[in-house]
Amino acid sequence: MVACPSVAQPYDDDDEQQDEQTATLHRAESGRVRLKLVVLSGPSAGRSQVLEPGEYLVGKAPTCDIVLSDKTISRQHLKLVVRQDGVQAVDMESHNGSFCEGLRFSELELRPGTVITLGTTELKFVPEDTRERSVTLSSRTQFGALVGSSRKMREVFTLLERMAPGGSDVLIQGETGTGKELCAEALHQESPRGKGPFVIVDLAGIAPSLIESELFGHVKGAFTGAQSDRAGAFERASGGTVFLDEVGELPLELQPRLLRVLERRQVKRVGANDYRTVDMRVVAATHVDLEGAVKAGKFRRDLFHRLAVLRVTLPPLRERPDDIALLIDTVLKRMGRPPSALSDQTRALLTQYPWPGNVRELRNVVEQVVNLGEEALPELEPLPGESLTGDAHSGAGTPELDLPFKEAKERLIEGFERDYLKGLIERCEGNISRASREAGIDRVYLRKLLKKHGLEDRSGAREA
Ligand SMILES: Nc1ncnc2c1ncn2[C@@H]1O[C@H](COP(=O)(O)OP(=O)(O)OP(=O)(O)O)[C@@H](O)[C@H]1O
Repeated sequence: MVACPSVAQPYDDDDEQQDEQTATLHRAESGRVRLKLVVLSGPSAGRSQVLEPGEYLVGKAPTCDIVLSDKTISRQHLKLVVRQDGVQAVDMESHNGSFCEGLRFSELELRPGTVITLGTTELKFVPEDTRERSVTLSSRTQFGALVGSSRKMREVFTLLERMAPGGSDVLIQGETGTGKELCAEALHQESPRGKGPFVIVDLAGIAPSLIESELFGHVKGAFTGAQSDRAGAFERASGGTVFLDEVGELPLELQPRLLRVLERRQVKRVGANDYRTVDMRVVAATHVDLEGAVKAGKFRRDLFHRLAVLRVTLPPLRERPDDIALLIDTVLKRMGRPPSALSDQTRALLTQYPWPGNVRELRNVVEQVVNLGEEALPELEPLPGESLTGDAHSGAGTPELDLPFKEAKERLIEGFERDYLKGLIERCEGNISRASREAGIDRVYLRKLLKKHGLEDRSGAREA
């Protein structure tokens, strides 16, 4: 066996003479570090896999435990033997060999930091970050007007409790209808600024030409129609909070100005020469993946990082079905109706549905049923392939058990995507913007998916 040259050998305890005057140095037990495999280069770059004790076959055959789609790798190229005290890599007599630091090896003891090369793929073994990340659960089931008793919502409440008193800006992420606006309002109310103004700017709802003046204000005569000086949202929110809804819609050319507001708390009204200092907290929200928007060049990286210092993500309702009963009661209460206003049968149906439009959709359905009677309950078929237990449904969602795992999984996902998109596009009458909002996925990505499944033309999908 070869030891990888880059890696220091473990410290040898036996050589150390115990000296009474020397305090014992407690080192981490050698080899107890759990490793994670990260694919650094090659067609599968970016993938990672935590290595639990056991054996892993690595290769391009779909039956391998770690499948690498690299043509220069053998079908069964390498075996990883993961023990409590270390990881051993064994070459499976591969065609092109396995290498570490340019040396071909047949067996190699891996250490944290070791990089091995199989074909054109480089694999790095890094220590897994096993720090305890679990958030203590808040005991509350309500934060402002946001309610929830599920574990996921109580984790969110813990974060909100910590974030509210400070003055730092916050980014709220979540699919449409998950309560981002309620969350922003609650953060405001529970902060020392709670008595100040709460100014909402919905960036998706304002014509792009008006956003600049809405946010930063203008001076008289700055443009046609500017008949007097006007303070923008940041100035109007003095002593309070500005809620920037759909911040991902902020035009690229205005993004440096928002960055300046966040960093220096300064705004310049349109047509003015001087900056004014503003005193407000910014809470921004987005239903799109802003990191994706950064990669697509639509959102500035520096602005994203500045906004994302404090982040909270509201979980979709399908991930917390145990909140549905409480939410139904909350909606009924807000309508001035008792819990008995809905039958057990209807409640049971509402609890089974995955709610792609989240709490907003649930609220609408409850209001509809209470106002129009239970016969007005719309068809609430569980979405294909998306039951609350995560099991696949029949039809396109039935796994083909005779196929290799990877292939069966891919087919299942393809079927789910097709069924989901068909239903979504029908429900949104071909309106892509609405569909992207309802599904909580980026418009560009939605278009790509529709194209992939040949649904773009058939559905008559169109922009709003
Ligand atoms: N956890 C919750 N508790 C009580 N009501 C909620 C909750 N989440 C959402 N709602 C209700 O659902 C509706 C939608 O909420 P809200 O407007 O805050 O969602 P949003 O995430 O901002 O949606 P969008 O992205 O479409 O703007 C509102 O009527 C809100 O009162």
